[in-house]
Amino acid sequence: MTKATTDEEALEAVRKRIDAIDQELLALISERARCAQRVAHIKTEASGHSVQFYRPEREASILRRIKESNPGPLDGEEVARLFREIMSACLALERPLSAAFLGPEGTFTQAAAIKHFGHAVVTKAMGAIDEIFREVESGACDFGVVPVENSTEGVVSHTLDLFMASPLMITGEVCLRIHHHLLSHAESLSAIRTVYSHQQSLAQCREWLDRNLPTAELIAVGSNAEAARLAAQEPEAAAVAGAQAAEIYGLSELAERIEDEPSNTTRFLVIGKQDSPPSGQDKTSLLLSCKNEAGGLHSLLAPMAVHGISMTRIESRPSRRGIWDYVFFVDILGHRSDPNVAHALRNLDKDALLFKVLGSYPIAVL
Ligand SMILES: O=C(O)C(=O)C[C@]1(C(=O)O)C=C[C@@H](O)C=C1
Repeated sequence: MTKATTDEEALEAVRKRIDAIDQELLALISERARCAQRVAHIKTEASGHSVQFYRPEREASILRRIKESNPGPLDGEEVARLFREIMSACLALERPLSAAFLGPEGTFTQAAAIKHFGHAVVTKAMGAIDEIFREVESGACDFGVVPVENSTEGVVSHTLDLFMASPLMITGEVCLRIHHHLLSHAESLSAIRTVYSHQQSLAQCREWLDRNLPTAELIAVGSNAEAARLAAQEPEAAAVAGAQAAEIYGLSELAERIEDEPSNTTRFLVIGKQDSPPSGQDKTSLLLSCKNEAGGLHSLLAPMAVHGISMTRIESRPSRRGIWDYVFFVDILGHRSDPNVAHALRNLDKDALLFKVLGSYPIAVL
């Protein structure tokens, strides 16, 4: 027998095994989907109209378990992503979810929504961040996804400001690695006269743009996807945007990964009418203000230290209400129902001029 024949036979044997495994997987996935249908039935019987099909804490603990018990050779993130999609499809059988995002189609916010909920979520493009809040408040969408901070450019202050007046709660967080590309119909960099992008993305690629397109006019627009749409109409224009926008608007990548900071990451928040029950590894976001006096903030935050709570972020914003100069957005580790967190929050509530729990939610798994 020649070597080619034995190789072919070996290949055929492994493929047969793969086919058999796929059939087993299919049978197991179908059985899992039927279990999700039973869960939906039990939930409906138990709670009637106010039933919560989507359970962020359950999803987070399933994904964590999968990552921890993953035997390889597939990477933990990769395996979790597969299970993310299986759960997304199972949930859609119970009831399809809708999520409003900062449009148009192809933005990083849409990518964040899909990363968090999986591809079975029905995404709805909105023109501005405040419209996302309104869409969820009115009940037209179940959830919204809004950008809150970028590792290079800092906080998205407009999002924080909207939390001051909104009754919505934070039910999840998503962290997305952001890779920016220079997208255009032009053949070369020398043809580019104008670059469109969102102001944050222009800032995240400032050094690259200064070095490679020093004479191009940089124009800030509402979103990266809008920039790609405009660049698709002008032969001498380019957009700084993600790969999804290139696909949607039919542009080529003239230069890839042009962000100045290779670990450039944006954190998004998922907003809804309720926050999440405890998942075992949670965060709580707070809105606080204190008396404008020496040591005011220090004594306001003292209960955190007393109860051994880690603060992962603090951001200040002008209050816009006159009586408080500043409000503080604070993230802490733990769920608001954990005994030490609950204790600290009771003390904070007594001492703060303004105290609002924006929500407790699972720490991002993916
Ligand atoms: O456990 C539940 O409550 C389910 O609805 C099942 C399931 C799943 O597929 O595992 C689906 C949707 C929920 O968001 C969480 C988990």
